[in-house]
Amino acid sequence: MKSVFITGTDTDAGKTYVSVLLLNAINTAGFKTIGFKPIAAGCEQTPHGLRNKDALNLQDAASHKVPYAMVNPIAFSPPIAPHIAAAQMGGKIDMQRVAGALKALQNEDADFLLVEGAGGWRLPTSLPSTPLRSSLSSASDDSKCTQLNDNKKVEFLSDFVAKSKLPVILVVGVKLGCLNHAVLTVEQIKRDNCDIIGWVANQIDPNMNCYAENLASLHALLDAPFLAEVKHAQQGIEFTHSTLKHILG
Ligand SMILES: Nc1ncnc2c1ncn2[C@@H]1O[C@H](COP(=O)(O)OP(=O)(O)OP(=O)(O)O)[C@@H](O)[C@H]1O
Ligand SMILES: C[C@H](N)[C@H](N)CCCCCC(=O)O
Ligand SMILES: [Mg+2]
Repeated sequence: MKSVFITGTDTDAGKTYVSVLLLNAINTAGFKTIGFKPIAAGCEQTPHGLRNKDALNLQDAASHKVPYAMVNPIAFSPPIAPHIAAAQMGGKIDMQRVAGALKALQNEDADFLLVEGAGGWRLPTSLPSTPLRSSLSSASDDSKCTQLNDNKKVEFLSDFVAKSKLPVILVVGVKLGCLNHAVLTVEQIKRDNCDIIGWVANQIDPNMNCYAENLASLHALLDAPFLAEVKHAQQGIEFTHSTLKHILG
């Protein structure tokens, strides 16, 4: 099974919107797909438990059906950074559980597993117990700049992606400010030694000034394959045979 991680230039970049179109396109090409939203903050309480809109949309768009608990193993009610939601519940994000859930889905009888992140590439999953820098006064001491105070590491969802060797698709939410976010994200994905399958330009702002010029700038700036442009309110993506082959590996 081919597994792919979908990241974005930010929260609300359109990861879920594009993921649904991507799953539809891959289903149409005749492949069995699964959607996975390992960590979701912003869930509704239902008689069946917490439910997240992204996870439900991915579950619905996937052609291979698995129970909700497999699609979204870690769910928090408030729509906030997940590690803060976990702390409010008196706990931490259980990344072992996420790893187990990924393995379980990879053992299903399907061809393509789409894993949607939360927020952007550097989503924190666990903080060090003391801040990286506790005060301005320590900023002058260079020896403290590169190491953590108590040797406890900060962890990001990107660490999990790298460890799991998931190749990445970046959804660029095209709006003012996205050039910086897109360049930094591509640079960091590469520094993290992850493969980038490519990027998708997603027109989240239908009224953006100089949209075409910004799109051209993204093409000039991003050292990664361009996969598709999704216009505002676009209802489907048509990939060329070679792009689909590239995505499916
Ligand atoms: N191309 C588009 N056309 C119209 N609306 C869009 C488009 N892309 C995204 N949206 C809308 O923008 C909002 C944010 O998109 P989406 O939920 O996909 O972002 P996300 O990156 O998945 O965010 P999160 O970090 O919460 O997972 C949603 O209401 C979505 O319907
Ligand atoms: C609730 C929201 N829609 C997302 N699912 C979570 C976004 C977390 C962003 C964290 C951050 O980088 O500041
Ligand atoms: Mg989403």
